[in-house]
Amino acid sequence: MSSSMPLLLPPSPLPTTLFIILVLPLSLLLLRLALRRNLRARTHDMPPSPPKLPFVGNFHQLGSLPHRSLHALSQKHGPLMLLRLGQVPTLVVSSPDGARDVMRNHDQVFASRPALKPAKVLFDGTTDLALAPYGDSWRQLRKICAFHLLSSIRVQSYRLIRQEEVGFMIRKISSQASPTTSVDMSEIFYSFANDILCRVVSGKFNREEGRNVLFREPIREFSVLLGKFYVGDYFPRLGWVDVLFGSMERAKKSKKRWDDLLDGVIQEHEDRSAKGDDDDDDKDFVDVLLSLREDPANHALLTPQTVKALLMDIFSGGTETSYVTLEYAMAELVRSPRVMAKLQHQVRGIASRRKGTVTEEELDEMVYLKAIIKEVLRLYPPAPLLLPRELMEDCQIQGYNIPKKTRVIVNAWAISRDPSHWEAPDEFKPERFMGDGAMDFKGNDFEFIPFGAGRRICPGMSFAIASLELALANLVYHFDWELPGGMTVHILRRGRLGKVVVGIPDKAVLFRRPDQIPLPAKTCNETTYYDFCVSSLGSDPHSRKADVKGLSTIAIDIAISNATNTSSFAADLAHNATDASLVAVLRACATKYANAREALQWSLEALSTEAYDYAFVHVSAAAEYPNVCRVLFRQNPRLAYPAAMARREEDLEHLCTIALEIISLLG
Ligand code: HEM
Repeated sequence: MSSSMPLLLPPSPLPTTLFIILVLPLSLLLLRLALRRNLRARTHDMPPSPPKLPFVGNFHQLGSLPHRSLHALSQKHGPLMLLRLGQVPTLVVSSPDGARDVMRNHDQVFASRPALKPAKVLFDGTTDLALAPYGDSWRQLRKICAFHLLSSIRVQSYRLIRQEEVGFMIRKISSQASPTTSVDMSEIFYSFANDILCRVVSGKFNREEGRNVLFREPIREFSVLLGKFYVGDYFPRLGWVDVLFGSMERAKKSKKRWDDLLDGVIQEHEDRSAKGDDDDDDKDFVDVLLSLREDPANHALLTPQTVKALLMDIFSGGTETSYVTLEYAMAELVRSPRVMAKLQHQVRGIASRRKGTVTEEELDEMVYLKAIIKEVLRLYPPAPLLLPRELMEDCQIQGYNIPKKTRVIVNAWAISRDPSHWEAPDEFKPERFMGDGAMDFKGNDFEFIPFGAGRRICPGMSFAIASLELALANLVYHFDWELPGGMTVHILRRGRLGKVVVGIPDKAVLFRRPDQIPLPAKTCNETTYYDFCVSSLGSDPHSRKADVKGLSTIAIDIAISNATNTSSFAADLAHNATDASLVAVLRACATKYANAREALQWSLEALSTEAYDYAFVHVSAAAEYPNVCRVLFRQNPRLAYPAAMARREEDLEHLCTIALEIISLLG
């Protein structure tokens, strides 16, 4: 130690004080210069930033529509900008290349979410799925959600629910609209999106119990709370301001409301399961979560708080986004008579009028409808800034150094209106999504990312699209739409930065002209199959004295005996057949006709309680089953479809159509 000391001291003639006076300041100066050079080099590698104000940083540059303000800033400062919002460095990405870097090339390091204040209160310190940091619990929750609720097989299995809810919506509009009144579609669309989710998540939320309505207010409040500005999220030391202004109290109240509702739902499911009342075929998402919780491997993950947080995510993530899309779609269609006429022509042409409704099989052919939904999502992505992300490691993109912990906002709205990628980007032109090579929203075309992309892509995409397509097709199939005299639709959006931001059109109140196909009561005169109707109904002596409801019951009774006989007929054919494939197909046909009979019986029950919408939906379902039999024969070219089966199929379809047309007179 002593031998090294002199090396650190100046050579002997210079006294120590002189060293301190001359050499130390010089060294400090050099060090400062070096640091400044280094800093300049580092900031030089950072994305450009608009000028900031002290303390607030770039906050003052965000208006009430942050996606628009950020878009305007990006046009001046470039597609990658580094803003400082309060004390939070925030990278704003406004180009497809930047989005590709964030959500594909470096997806993993950008896959986390910032810890936001309201989420901490609403989720009670636990993690949900949508706002969870990247990590094991997020991964497992996402797997559970994607597999047990939102996989394409699951989504297909909700078909009947969708069909029923669309039927209900159509009936509701029918009952409210008249040539002289207008209908507030916002409320109707909101209920539609909400009720579908309620039924899928917990079949127990049925309309009769009124549970679905109880959830509407908390869902709305949840979106408002997540969309609010919290001082503490941007100025961590000023978090007390949120307490002072009551924001935290409001979040706590909302949390309590959710707890009361969800605890009740969970308790009911547990009671049902304890009594052994939960049928395996009838399991809803809450049942699934509770049974997964039984597995010791999931104990730590699926705590009661986490289960509730996940349910809150699903309710709120799925409701607002879908209803807003439907609302924008109708608003745009009403504003564009050309597009509306083309869509109605396609939908009405493809959907067989005999069934009185559009079914899911027919949607595949409705390419214009699909293009319209894409175009609506392009112009009005319900989450225009996606959900905020947070960078987990230092990362370099497009030559810029982005430090760890930077918050990241992808401006999907700006990207999907960028004129260098979209011709006439502000115009509503669904045709741009037609034809080979058209873009899709599945996260591969970074010019169009309404559902995000990469690991955090929206898991509810197929769920949402299935409901939207069926709803929109039926809305334009059943009604003609126009605005009350002289009204215009204004399409606005409001929301706040970095949270669940939804678009809310400005009171898009639409007007419906009554459908062109009302049938006069108590007569077959205007049904599609007049002769068949008269001869079938006439075969029942009660028909002479029956009123409209009685006639619909008679039509369904006759359809039931057709379905029952055809089921036995197919079973007999199967019994006598020797070819194994033929036997299998005929047995399947027997089952399908038995299903049809069952659906018709349900429709009778619904009729007896005057639940005409349900009766309608069940008869529509019954009309569908025989198709399956024909398709099975068609899929096996070796097998001939027996002529007697074809005749019976046609009869059943006609009977169902007549029943549907008569039920339409009831509502
Ligand atoms: C038109 C309808 C919808 C749109 C446009 C939409 C859009 C989005 C977007 C942009 C994100 C963030 C993606 C990202 O960070 O890259 C997201 C996340 C999410 N969405 Fe959707 N969504 C829709 C419907 C739904 C539905 C119906 C559900 C559930 C039933 C749902 C559940 C979720 C969940 C749980 C997340 C969080 C995923 C995660 O962080 O891992 N969404 N959605």
